[in-house]
Amino acid sequence: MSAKDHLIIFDTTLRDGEQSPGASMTRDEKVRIAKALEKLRVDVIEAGFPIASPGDFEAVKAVAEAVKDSRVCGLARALEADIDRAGEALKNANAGRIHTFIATSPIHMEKKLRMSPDQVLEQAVYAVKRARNLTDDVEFSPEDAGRSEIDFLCRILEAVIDAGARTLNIPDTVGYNIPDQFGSLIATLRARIPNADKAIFSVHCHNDLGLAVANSLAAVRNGARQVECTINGLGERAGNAALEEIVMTVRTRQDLFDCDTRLDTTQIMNCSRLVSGITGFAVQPNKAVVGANAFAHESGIHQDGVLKHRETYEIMRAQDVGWSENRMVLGKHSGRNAFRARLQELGVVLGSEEELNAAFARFKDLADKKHEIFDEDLQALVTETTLETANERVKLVSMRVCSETGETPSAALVLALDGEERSGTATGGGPVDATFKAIEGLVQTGSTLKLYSVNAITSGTDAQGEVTVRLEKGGRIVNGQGADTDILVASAKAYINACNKILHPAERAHPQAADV
Ligand SMILES: CC(=O)SCCNC(=O)CCNC(=O)[C@H](O)C(C)(C)COP(=O)(O)OP(=O)(O)OC[C@H]1O[C@@H](n2cnc3c(N)ncnc32)[C@H](O)[C@@H]1OP(=O)(O)O
Ligand SMILES: CC(C)C(=O)C(=O)O
Repeated sequence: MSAKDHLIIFDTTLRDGEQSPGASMTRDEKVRIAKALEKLRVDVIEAGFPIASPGDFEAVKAVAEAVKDSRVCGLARALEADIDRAGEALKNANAGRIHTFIATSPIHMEKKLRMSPDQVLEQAVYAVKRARNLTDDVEFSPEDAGRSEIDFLCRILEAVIDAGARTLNIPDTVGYNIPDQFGSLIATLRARIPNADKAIFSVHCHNDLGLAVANSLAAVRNGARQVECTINGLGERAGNAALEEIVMTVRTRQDLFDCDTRLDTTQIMNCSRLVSGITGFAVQPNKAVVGANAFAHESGIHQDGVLKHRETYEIMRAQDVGWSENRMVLGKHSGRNAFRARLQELGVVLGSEEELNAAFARFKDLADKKHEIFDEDLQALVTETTLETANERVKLVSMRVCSETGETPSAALVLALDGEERSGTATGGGPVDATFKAIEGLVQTGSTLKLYSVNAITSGTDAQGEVTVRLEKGGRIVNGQGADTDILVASAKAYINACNKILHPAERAHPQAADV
């Protein structure tokens, strides 16, 4: 079997990524990201556009000095001043590259540059030669190649190879191409340019139609050996091809590609979080590879499949891209198998199938009220199930609490006392006070409230409130707990839980000890 070709990963997060409105980075931030990209083992880091500003010049210079294992590149228009500035910024680089470009599409040449094709060709050749005086590693891009005429593209690319360009980067600057078309463009250029074998073909695709990754991969399947991409797909307008998607597609579908990258993919999440943190551009949860849900399973059928054999619903391992592991998210679509598995992971043993079913029913009720059920929710839910199945004499049937500005709060509750439903009402200093008085009026434990505390079990306004109530009677102290998304219901449950303990003295005869 022949060895695979090396697919060069050229990361342009610090240059094209920075062109996203609002994503501009300081010199030190660029150095931090560059160090993370070096650890990811990207081949080339495009650190900026040195002529753009003194700050960007300093940033490219600092990255060139800090990075040793990746090549550092600076962008330059096909102008003497730009090229010289890029050369200056890169002069201390261990390995540097000047990337020069000029637009080749009719619309750009005529309307933007106001130059004829011959003038553009001449300028491109001049720029490449000037850059070659400063470094051996020169890349040339015919900007807007995706809308350029093929004959002119062939002509200008042949000329810049002769002038010394060793990487020819074909940009779909405005994301106009579709995969078949872009793949054929690369194949045609490689076939038609007589000296094509002296250069590496590269691609740089934008995501205006959501096709940047697909177009880049089509190009790779047609002989491109460098892909320009960015972490999290950051970049001008709708962004660039996402590095993580390119790299993981090639790695996962080795059956379709005759090349591979040298990246340490376990560093992908680290880079993704760093770029997102520094730019403030959040990663959408359903983003491929790096989104929070990329390795999360919520629905019962999928969870069951993954628990039985991971590959039923996963084509990559979460750990291979830097997640600690895949995730089973418990929610309203989850099934018993995932529920049981999570309880086992939490070390919770439910005595019987009946207890499991009771806990599962509670879980589904809770899942209808809450988007995501966290481990803490489960702990609370199981505690309640265990308490409930322990032969309780008092149970909450329903409750209604009124609290209105200027009115005395009141509570009306229905409880089952030894199986018989009874209702009672009370008013109080607040809705919780009214609730407790209504319960006490019905149960008549004769105890005194010693402590009341509420905790949010998880974050968010739909979090469950967990209430602890401490009652004292005749020197004996008991603690009751209750949890619910409604803190008044949680309070009632906690009070009733404490009442049940008070009503079972034989089981809990430890005067003065808090019975939790
Ligand atoms: C497709 C891409 O992503 S390309 C990279 C885009 N990135 C950026 O533009 C970010 C950095 N840019 C900048 O800071 C500024 O635009 C600068 C410093 C480069 C230039 O600033 P200014 O000199 O004020 O020019 P301005 O931006 O207004 O206009 C661009 C000029 O460059 C010319 N130009 C554009 N591309 C090229 C090129 N590749 N080669 C030569 N000239 C070019 C334009 O025709 C225009 O010339 P004109 O002033 O004679 O009309
Ligand atoms: C400079 C070039 C490669 C570019 O960013 C583009 O064409 O999108």
